[in-house]
Amino acid sequence: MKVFKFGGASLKTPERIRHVASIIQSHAENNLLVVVSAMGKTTDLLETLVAPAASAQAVNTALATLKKYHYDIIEALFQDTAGVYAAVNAIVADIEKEITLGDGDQRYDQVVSKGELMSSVIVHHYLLSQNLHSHWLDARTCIATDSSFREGKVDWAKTATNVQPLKAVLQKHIVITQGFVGRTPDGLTTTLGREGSDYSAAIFASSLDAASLTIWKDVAGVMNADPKRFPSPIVFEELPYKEAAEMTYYGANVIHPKTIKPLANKNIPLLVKNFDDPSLPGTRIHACTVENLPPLIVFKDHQCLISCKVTDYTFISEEQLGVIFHALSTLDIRINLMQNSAISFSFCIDFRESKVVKLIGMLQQNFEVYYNTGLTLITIKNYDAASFERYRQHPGVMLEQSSRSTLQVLVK
Ligand SMILES: Nc1ncnc2c1ncn2[C@@H]1O[C@H](COP(=O)(O)OP(=O)(O)O)[C@@H](O)[C@H]1O
Ligand SMILES: N[C@@H](CC(=O)OP(=O)(O)O)C(=O)O
Repeated sequence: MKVFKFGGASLKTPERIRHVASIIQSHAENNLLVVVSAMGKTTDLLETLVAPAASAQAVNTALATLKKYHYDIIEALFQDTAGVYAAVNAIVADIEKEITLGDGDQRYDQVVSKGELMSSVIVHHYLLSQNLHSHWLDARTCIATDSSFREGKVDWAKTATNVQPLKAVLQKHIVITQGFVGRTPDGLTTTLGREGSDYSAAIFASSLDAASLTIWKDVAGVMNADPKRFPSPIVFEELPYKEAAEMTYYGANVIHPKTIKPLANKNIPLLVKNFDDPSLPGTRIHACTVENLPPLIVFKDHQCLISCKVTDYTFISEEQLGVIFHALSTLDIRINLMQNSAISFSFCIDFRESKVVKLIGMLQQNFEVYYNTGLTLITIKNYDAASFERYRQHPGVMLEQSSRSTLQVLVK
């Protein structure tokens, strides 16, 4: 069996959904499980519903936009709309109820997960209307997680057991399910982290021992730089798992960072294919060796630089580093770059406001704390002389570090 994943960009208009259906149809003879993300920017919209400072008016406006967007898609795709409206409206009713219940990360997950549910029921009904044998699956009945809301940690053993009945279903049906979502042991919904649908697809592929996972994107494949920032990057025909994993770690958002490991562990190839032109070869990520890779350039935005300075004229010590790392680990924050001097320790992390505020509060108990936000971390892996010089001279460098193969600069 094979797993396909279509992201929000591939599902944002009725035309694109028709195109998704045609891709699925042309592979229908394979036993196919299809993971879909929320349509277009739906997840961002759902986030505004649960934003801590959202006014009642902002919530109402976002709800109206959410409904209109999905209803317009339904009107454009279906002649017989009764079944799909019933399914989508049931989800809308759940959203309206759940935005009033509980608070914090738990409420976030109950509401923000609904984009994938809406998207998957629309795609499912559309495939049925095209006479395809579609089976809608609630991914939460398969992907078991702990109760870490917004970053559910997968219980792999439970998930492997949960997916077994799907093998029989896949013999006769195309299974349509959601990315991004899981379920706690108490039956609450979790999400796997923003952009986590690639990871969901890898979880299904790994748990079902798929022959391959194909992620359909709006690009020709994995490139040595983001085509939105560079005019003509090189498209890789193939990449070793390790190289792809490192790119995603540094922030290449073409693939979610957790996607590669479960696939590599089972030697399942990951194909990144172009959604607009499926005849293009795309990129095959698998166990291989590629000589002379060009420099890989990765930009990671929304970075925050925090500096902790000792206040009593002692030098920064292992004990003090222990305090800093303990705070980071308590809040489950990953460091993207770090550096120490005689009296201070500086590190760069992703800016997530609620966590950063808590972290600074904890660090201020022991240090003088300085911070900058809105920074970009640029990583050049496999740098050559030209790229090394160019990025070191980038305007606004705040921190710089290089190893034998990788240069990182944090810029304003
Ligand atoms: N190295 C890279 N190679 C290809 N695309 C990249 C790379 N780095 C970043 N991207 C960006 O990733 C985008 C696709 O990912 P994303 O928008 O998350 O897709 P989806 O929503 O379909 O999952 C592309 O449009 C491209 O701008
Ligand atoms: N919809 C979720 C999950 C996801 O992975 O989406 P996409 O495949 O469009 O990046 C998000 O936007 O975070």
